[in-house]
Amino acid sequence: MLFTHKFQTPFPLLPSPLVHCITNSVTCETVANSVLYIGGKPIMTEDTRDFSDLYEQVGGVLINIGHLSEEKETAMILAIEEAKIRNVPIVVDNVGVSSSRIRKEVANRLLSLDPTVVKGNVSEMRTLCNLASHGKGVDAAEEDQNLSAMKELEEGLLALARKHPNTCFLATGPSDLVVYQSQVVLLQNGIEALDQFTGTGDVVGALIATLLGSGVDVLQSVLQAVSYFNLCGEKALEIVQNEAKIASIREETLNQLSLLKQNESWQNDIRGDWL
Ligand SMILES: Nc1ncnc2c1ncn2[C@@H]1O[C@H](COP(=O)(O)OP(=O)(O)O)[C@@H](O)[C@H]1O
Ligand SMILES: Cc1ncsc1CCOP(=O)(O)O
Ligand SMILES: [Mg+2]
Repeated sequence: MLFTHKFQTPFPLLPSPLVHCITNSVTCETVANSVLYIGGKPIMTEDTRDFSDLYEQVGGVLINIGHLSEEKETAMILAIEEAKIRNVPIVVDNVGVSSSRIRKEVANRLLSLDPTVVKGNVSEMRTLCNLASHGKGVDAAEEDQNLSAMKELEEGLLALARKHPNTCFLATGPSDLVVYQSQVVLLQNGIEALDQFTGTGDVVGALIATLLGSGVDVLQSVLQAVSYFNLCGEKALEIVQNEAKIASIREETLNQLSLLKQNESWQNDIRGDWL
């Protein structure tokens, strides 16, 4: 279903925001390029000695827990503190949180700092809500994606949102659930192939941090970043015309990050609605 709400495109991003990313080394390069492709400037650093100078320029922050270490956790917390001092928006991506106790502890510590956006796939977000989760490693499980599981997740996220009214929650999957204060939105773009190569959730996190960094408001940043990425995937499939060619779809989805925004009415294809 097309949205009844009319979206204004956030592109071109002016001024181009500097996005500080602490992320995982699996998809680090893809994340940096994705920020560039949509018009932001990425910087990847975990050395806390950089931070006080760097944050004079930073517009948005991405904290992705995909590769943890004690040093990294310290850097993540310090980055969030620097950002908070300067009112810089922060995205936390709970990669793999369903799979280890330490990730869950770190995720809860980061959540307690009230980031602007907290995201993960549906299995990861179930873990954050203390619901049973079947996530395996960094991937979501089908059992967590059915209608009753999604309803349960919606309730869980609404409860989290009551405790964290300044945080917008995003659970990605075949449909994407967005909960902000008492508002609930279900987004319906996307193609199955986006679940079959690594880094798709990471890129969505980076796009949200970039839109936030350019001054787009919280809910619009989340709705438009997810939808933009998914529409890039849809366009990629249209071009590749073979859903088994996952690597080609990956490459074309990334191409579309810089191309789709040239169509000034791309946002008219966003599907979903407020629940
Ligand atoms: N089965 C699916 N069908 C359509 N889109 C999907 C599907 N799975 C994931 N996506 C899309 O891929 C992006 C990343 O989501 P997801 O794979 O859940 O995150 P992660 O990579 O963190 O596990 C989101 O934009 C989401 O909408
Ligand atoms: C495979 C893997 N292992 C640690 S981080 C990572 C990448 C996860 O990317 P995404 O959460 O976007 O699927
Ligand atoms: Mg993925």
